[in-house]
Amino acid sequence: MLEIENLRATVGGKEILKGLTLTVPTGEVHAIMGPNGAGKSTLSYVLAGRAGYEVTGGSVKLDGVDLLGLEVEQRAAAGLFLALQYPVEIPGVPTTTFLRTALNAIRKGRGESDLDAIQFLRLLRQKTKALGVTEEMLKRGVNVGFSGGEKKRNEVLQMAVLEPKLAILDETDSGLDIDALKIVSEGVNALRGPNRSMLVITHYQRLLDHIVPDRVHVLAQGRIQRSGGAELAHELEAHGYAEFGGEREAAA
Ligand SMILES: Nc1ncnc2c1ncn2[C@@H]1O[C@H](COP(=O)(O)OP(=O)(O)OP(=O)(O)O)[C@@H](O)[C@H]1O
Repeated sequence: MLEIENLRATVGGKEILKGLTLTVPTGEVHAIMGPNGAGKSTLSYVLAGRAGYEVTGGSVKLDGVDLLGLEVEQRAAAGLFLALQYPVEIPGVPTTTFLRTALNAIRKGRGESDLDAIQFLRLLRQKTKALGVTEEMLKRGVNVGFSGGEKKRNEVLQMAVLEPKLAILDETDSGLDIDALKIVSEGVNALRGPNRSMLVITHYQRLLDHIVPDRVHVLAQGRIQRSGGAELAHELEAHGYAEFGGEREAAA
């Protein structure tokens, strides 16, 4: 279970998260929606421990473990995974090598032995099939020359390989065509399960038609302003964020 209480964080000296409280029970998928600049990506970076994001108050626990007291690698070993809004290219590091190294680092943290190249390739073949990631792509440097949609599929592949306890998907739907959206959503849905929580950050109801969330939260002005069931996403699509001080109101 992810328990965030009264979280405050600054970026570049500016307070972005202003007392954010959110609980995601194990086994549930929660969506976070909100206007541009509300702090959604900031929340995901703060949870992942990205440098430059300073926590000034509050607490974050994953299954009772204080995440904020851990280094980035320790957070990953504790079961946290972040699918980036803008996946980075890593020239010279083949995707296969990257994934195997990441998985073995996490297995080590769990006290499990390394997978050798053959065991890993067997696992990878199972995981890649459904996501439409080809063998040729796996040989390339991580995300090098991948289209926007291929990068997002590669993020979901990483999640499938690492099998995290908590997966945060930051706008994984952006840049996907209709077919890729289905492939990615099916990949994500296949990973839903009683031992895993997911936090899905999105601007669009269309993703939530495929990945139906247990709860939807509105993040605006650095806090969760409202929570509801899957129907809240439809309401937001119809009315926007004006009541939360969002862009439509600002533009009025
Ligand atoms: N390094 C930084 N220095 C100063 N301000 C920053 C920095 N990084 C982010 N911000 C500001 O923090 C605020 C929140 O940004 P964030 O990316 O978390 O919003 P978001 O809700 O994910 O937005 P979007 O929906 O547009 O992706 C924005 O006003 C942004 O300009």
